[in-house]
Amino acid sequence: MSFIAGPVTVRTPASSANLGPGFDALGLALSLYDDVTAEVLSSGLEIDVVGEGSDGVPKDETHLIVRAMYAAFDLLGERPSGLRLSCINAIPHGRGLGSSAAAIVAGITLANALVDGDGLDGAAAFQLAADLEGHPDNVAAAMFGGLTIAWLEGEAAQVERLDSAVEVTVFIPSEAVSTEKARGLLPETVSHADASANAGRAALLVRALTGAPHLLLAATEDRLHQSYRASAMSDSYDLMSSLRADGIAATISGAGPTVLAFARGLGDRLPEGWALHELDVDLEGAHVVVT
Ligand SMILES: Nc1ncnc2c1ncn2[C@@H]1O[C@H](COP(=O)(O)OP(=O)(O)O)[C@@H](O)[C@H]1O
Ligand SMILES: N[C@@H](CCOP(=O)(O)O)C(=O)O
Repeated sequence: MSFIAGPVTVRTPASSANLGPGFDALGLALSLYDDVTAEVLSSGLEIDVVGEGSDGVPKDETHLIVRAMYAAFDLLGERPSGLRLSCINAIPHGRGLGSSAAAIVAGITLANALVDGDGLDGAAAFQLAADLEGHPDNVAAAMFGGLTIAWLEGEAAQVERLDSAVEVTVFIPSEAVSTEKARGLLPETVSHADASANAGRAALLVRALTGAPHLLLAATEDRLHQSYRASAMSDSYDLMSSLRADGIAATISGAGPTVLAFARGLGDRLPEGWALHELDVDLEGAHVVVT
């Protein structure tokens, strides 16, 4: 196997998973991006990070993008002799906006782009991303863009992708909550009543997000995860609840603590010290940037 020298740049969107009732299934790609450039070196590993996570992520082979690149190269049969990575990050870490999914998808997409010949096909790339992330919802949206419905057939990750044109505002707290911690707050079992309530709302949500926005408030009701996680993100839970009480469809984004609202013009609801972005749905997903 041989490699092209590069440099190659990949742009990957943020994503909001769950969207209320679609726990571990629904994902929405958002117009906030990380750009990662990679080139092959004769030896060594050089990593430069600007923006989000620049003072926190490791700059060695444990860097998440490098781990994803190596996992893809290993499936393809060979790693390059050396690598240089340059990351320009806009997706905040540990906020429920899919930064880890974006890093994994960027790494796999870069590895494919650096191979001189056939890389992993779409299904294999998605499976690897879902395996590395541990759940398929964010990686589906980051990889394919739009609104994604992901599920598992046994161990095999599957995805159906739809276009969506909803407008979104995200409210991002200054403090992170790791996805691992937020998943640890979930109960082992839930009641049949809660499960069936979520199934109905998740089905409705797919309709609401594809041309029936008047259904969004009802369709974003959740009973499976948000309330269990409230203790780790009480300000977020309160903001979501107050927006919903005012008729604005709002959810905890991913595992939190970001709050996502399907509306614009909400600057007056921004808590002090939080950041706000008004975003669109990204319809492209991760892609090589052609310069
Ligand atoms: N661009 C990146 N480069 C390297 N590591 C990253 C990147 N994005 C995320 N990570 C890793 O993933 C962690 C955040 O993942 P997670 O807790 O799942 O939160 P999020 O909701 O942002 O995905 C970071 O602390 C970091 O270790
Ligand atoms: N379904 C997952 C989604 C996690 O998304 P992230 O953006 O917080 O990584 C969950 O709710 O745990």
